[in-house]
Amino acid sequence: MKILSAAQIRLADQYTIAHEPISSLALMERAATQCTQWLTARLRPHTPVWVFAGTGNNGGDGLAIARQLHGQGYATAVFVLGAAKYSADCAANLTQYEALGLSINYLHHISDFPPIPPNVLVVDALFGSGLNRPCDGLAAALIEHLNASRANIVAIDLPSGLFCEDNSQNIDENIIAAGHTLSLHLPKLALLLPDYQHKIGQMHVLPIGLNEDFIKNQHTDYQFITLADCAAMYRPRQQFGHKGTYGHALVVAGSRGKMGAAVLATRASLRAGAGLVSVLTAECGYTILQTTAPEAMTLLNEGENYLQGKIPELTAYQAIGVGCGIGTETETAMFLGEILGNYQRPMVIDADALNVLATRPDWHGLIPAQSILTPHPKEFSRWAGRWDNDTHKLQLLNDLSKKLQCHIVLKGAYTAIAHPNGQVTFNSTGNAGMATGGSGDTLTGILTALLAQGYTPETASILGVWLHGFAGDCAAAHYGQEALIASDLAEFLGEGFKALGKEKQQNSLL
Ligand SMILES: NC(=O)C1=CN([C@@H]2O[C@H](COP(=O)(O)OP(=O)(O)OC[C@H]3O[C@@H](n4cnc5c(N)ncnc54)[C@H](OP(=O)(O)O)[C@@H]3O)[C@@H](O)[C@H]2O)[C@@H](O)CC1
Ligand SMILES: Nc1ncnc2c1ncn2[C@@H]1O[C@H](COP(=O)(O)OP(=O)(O)O)[C@@H](O)[C@H]1O
Ligand SMILES: [K+]
Repeated sequence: MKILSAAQIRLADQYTIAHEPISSLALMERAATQCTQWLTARLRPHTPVWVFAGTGNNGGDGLAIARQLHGQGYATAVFVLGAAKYSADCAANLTQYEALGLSINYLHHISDFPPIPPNVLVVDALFGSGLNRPCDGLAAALIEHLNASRANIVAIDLPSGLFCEDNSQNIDENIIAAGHTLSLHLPKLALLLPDYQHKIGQMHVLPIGLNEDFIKNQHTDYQFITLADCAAMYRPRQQFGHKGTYGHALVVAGSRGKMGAAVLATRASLRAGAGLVSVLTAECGYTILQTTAPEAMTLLNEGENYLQGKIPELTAYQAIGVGCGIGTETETAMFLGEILGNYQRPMVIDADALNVLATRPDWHGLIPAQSILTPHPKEFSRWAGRWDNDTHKLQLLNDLSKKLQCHIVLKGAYTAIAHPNGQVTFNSTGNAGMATGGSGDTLTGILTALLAQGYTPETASILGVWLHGFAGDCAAAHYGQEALIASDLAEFLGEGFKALGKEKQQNSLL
């Protein structure tokens, strides 16, 4: 799914109106219907709904929602942030609302602001994608007034005051703090970035039927990865496939006290479909790995507590995943350097391997092009330094990806994957239950297995991140987010593959 800019969304709106039998007012009604349905599926029957509307089309959406809710028996009140001019569709919706004999409260001055009882649901329809400057004056005062209340706020399209893309110059207090944001048709870039998550709450994308052909032809550097996207990439097992068909993955992981990282990565590689999995770890891990992952082969290393010394022959492995729990001992760093110097295929580089490499820029040339690097934000900051805001961070992410010609997976909610061609893919799966030690090791195992199976590095990075998050969502549904532990993720990977298979089958012609 594409992530479009505010300008492109406006064009998609216009194109849809011009090329489909739908007026702009009817498109607004369709958007409002989606929002109303989302609200009524969750609202208690007696909850009053107070809609705060602006004078553009976002306000028009709000007025249509108020009318629809009123029609379904909800107690609604409408407050319009006063202005001299209205968009045509906003004005039409004002007229329709008033035609029902309902009154509208106009807010021209701070003294017009109503006290907000805590039991009302506030619908924020002040500004959406048409925001063209940071809020100030009366609008900022109203936003502050609403934020100071204890009422729940649902934002239509965007929390008012938040720009679709670049919020580096924005003012935190002048943005609505919503509990839920109903993004129309497509997610917006700013909704996927961490800086303003306290303003966005939970994001929900509601389809409103914008013209898909037009969207398909729009250029964007940003994608939001969905089940349908991943199903198109997924290659089901072949009937006559054998273990050689699905590649041999090598997991280089573990040290004394961190052998769990090797176990997690190895088990994830096995569950992610590699034909064969070998694990290279310190000697103290030999029995542990043979016991916890008997399907994998364990290679012996001369290091008792951590990896060191001579590296094995690497040509047999279609992919290597290195770094989970290896530590940063000098001997291990040298061992890592040897692996990098003797392996030319794309590999997966995580955790301590990233930490070692962050201090060794002279080795960056040894990283095979198209490799997948998987830093969490702290690890990324060791490479890229500090960033001032999300926009700056995305720039640093792109810069590193281009410089190394590698795929950089910046982990977190809506994990962002920067590709060397300048594209950035945001993940749609996963949950805060995955914020638990070892989740990242599991991802490394998955990515290594996908590379070993012959997926291109770009595809492996996207598919692997999506599968990891999907498994996390299944595990959270089963155990609850708090009780989720990293080893659950591998156990639920099969659900992800099954979902991909089902989706692929539904879209096939046979
Ligand atoms: N596919 C779609 O796109 C669909 C879009 N739809 C909806 O339309 C929304 C976009 O509508 P929109 O373009 O009318 O812009 P909107 O966000 O209402 O604001 C514009 C108004 O705000 C004003 N203004 C701006 N900044 C300001 C500030 N800081 N402080 C004060 N005023 C400020 C600006 O006035 P001016 O700049 O002239 O002063 C103008 O009057 C979109 O988010 C979605 O909800 C759906 O109905 C159907 C499908
Ligand atoms: N709030 C969240 N929402 C979605 N995914 C998350 C969230 N928190 C963590 N994750 C995922 O969990 C994994 C954590 O990785 P990492 O920090 O490397 O863990 P560890 O080093 O303990 O293995 C990442 O893939 C990340 O995207
Ligand atoms: K809004």
